[in-house]
Amino acid sequence: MRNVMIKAINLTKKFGNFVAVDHINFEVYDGEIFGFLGPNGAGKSTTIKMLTTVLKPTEGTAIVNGYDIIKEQAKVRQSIGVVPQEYTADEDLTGWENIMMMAGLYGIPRSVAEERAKELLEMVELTYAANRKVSTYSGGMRRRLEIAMSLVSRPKVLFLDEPTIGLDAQTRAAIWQYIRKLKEEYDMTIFVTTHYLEEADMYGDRIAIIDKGKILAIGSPKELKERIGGDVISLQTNNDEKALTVLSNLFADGILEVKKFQDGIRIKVKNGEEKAPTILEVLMKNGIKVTRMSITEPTMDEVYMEITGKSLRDEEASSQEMFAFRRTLRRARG
Ligand SMILES: Nc1ncnc2c1ncn2[C@@H]1O[C@H](COP(=O)(O)OP(=O)(O)OP(=O)(O)O)[C@@H](O)[C@H]1O
Repeated sequence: MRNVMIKAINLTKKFGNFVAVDHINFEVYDGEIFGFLGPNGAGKSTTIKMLTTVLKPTEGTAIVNGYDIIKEQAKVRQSIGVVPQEYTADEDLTGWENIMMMAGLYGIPRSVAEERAKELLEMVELTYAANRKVSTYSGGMRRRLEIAMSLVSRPKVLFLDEPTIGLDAQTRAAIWQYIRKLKEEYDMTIFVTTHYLEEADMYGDRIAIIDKGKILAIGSPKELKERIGGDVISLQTNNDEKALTVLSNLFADGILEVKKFQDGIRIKVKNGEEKAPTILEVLMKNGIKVTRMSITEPTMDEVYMEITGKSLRDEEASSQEMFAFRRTLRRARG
């Protein structure tokens, strides 16, 4: 059995009447990267703030590294590292001085701190800029420094709140490389929030999908994708309503489900390439023109869409509620 490093038990946070985090339960195991994936406002930061004892839960609790976040705050704090969303490094100090200052806060003796600062700066490849003021650092360099700062106390569990937000694609990939390196070299447990689907998919050992304060699914990227159970054919037509009715009455082997979304129709099938011609033919016969079609193997996008009924990308762009409903197709022959 793997050790449980974080266990949330009905963890809840209300701001007035508004429930930002709503009775969530999950476990994070020793040595894994646990991705907390959700749109802006889902409750990710509030969860991290409770787990790291910055905010007190309204209800429920969590155990972090064996300590209760309400009853044993000091012990929790001593055993974790935190990289919050907002920059925390002091701009007027150098990278080296920032790490040493952090070591001072933890009461680490100077000689030990110096050794660690050297090692950590090497790890995040900032040795060359150790004596430069942080005000001269790029966004990516600051993030790397802050990761190094959070590690000076040799925490067993590291919390990172959107560590790649606002960084360019190349820097984001580099930050994730450091996160993976930490997991492997320091054998740490890492809890990381993100609203980037690809990042959760590529780097998370397990992912929790959170929306409106509730956890909707938990599993490895592979497990979550397997839930989809087949390929997805996405269609846009000149008459989606009619197409939906036609497809819902189509009795065909291998068609698992037909749903209408804001951006068209999605058909879940066992074998997309095989089924697509039949679907096109039936629609054409009914006078419906297909304006766009794609066949995709399940991606995290599909998983997110399936679980939440909306696209994470669309959600960023539009607040319009998605119109989605579901029809189960009966199978028949003939
Ligand atoms: N101190 C507060 N008072 C009132 N409402 C708050 C407070 N902090 C957060 N909220 C609300 O709680 C909800 C969840 O916020 P939270 O910051 O946890 O979301 P998030 O998933 O981390 O998103 P983001 O990445 O945008 O920070 C939001 O609707 C937010 O407006």
